[in-house]
Amino acid sequence: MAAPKSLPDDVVLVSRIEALLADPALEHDPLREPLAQLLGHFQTQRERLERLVRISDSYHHVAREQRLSLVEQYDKQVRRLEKLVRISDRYQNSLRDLSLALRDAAMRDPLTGLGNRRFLMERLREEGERTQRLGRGFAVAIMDVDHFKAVNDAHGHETGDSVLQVIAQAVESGVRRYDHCGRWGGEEFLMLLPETPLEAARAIVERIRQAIADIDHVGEVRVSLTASFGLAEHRDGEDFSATINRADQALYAAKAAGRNRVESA
Ligand SMILES: Nc1nc2c(ncn2[C@@H]2O[C@H](COP(=O)(O)OP(=O)(O)OP(=O)(O)O)[C@@H](O)[C@H]2O)c(=O)[nH]1
Repeated sequence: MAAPKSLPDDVVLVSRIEALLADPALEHDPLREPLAQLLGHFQTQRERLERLVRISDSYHHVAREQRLSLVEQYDKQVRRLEKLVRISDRYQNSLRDLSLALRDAAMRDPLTGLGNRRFLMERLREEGERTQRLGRGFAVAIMDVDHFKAVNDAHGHETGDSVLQVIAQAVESGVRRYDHCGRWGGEEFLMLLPETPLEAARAIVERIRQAIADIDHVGEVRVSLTASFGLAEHRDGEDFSATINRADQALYAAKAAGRNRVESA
């Protein structure tokens, strides 16, 4: 009988030999014994081969598992690393935000929200250097609230604080976008007006003086406020502190002349 096409040759051969060995007519055939031995030998070899194939299969399986777990471990490490980088980025960002906030706080007057004296000194130094480099001038005005002690005495320190806040708003609203203003100390404010000739500066400062004189209420409290101003335009070759000194002298002159006015020096 022809072997089915799907069976491998050795399977066909084995089954034919087995059929021969099972045939009682060949029981005493001299070839029967060597054939049986050959079949036994062949089957032993085949079992060995199958064992080898199984071992080889399991080896491949283990190798593939190991490869997979290596890839997974690598991915995990990469993910951890990415997480660390994100944390480090966030940490650096918050450090930067914190240092910016600290720097801002160090430059700001907590009562009025305007720049403080340190802020103004930095701007003045910058403007002084720019003036030297580019030959552009600037004007400085120092303002002092008139009889502010009387405001405190009449309405209390808390209302005095509110008055300073309202005055700070008037100063800030009165200067131009590119001017600088801040609290110079106590009830004094400073305005730095870049590239502004004296007469233009006077017009700006006059507007602020008028705005302060127009304040008649701070919260529920009726007030009558005025302020005096000393104005100075930077002179060629002059140190910025000399310009400030002249503005200060002009302020004293304004006070001496009766307050609520702008004087220049
Ligand atoms: N409420 C309050 N008062 C302040 C603050 N800083 C300074 N002052 C007060 O401002 C007043 C300044 O008084 P003086 O230097 O005598 O001057 P003045 O009363 O304004 O009089 P002139 O400057 O001569 O017009 C003092 O009473 C200070 O206590 C502040 O932050 N809040």
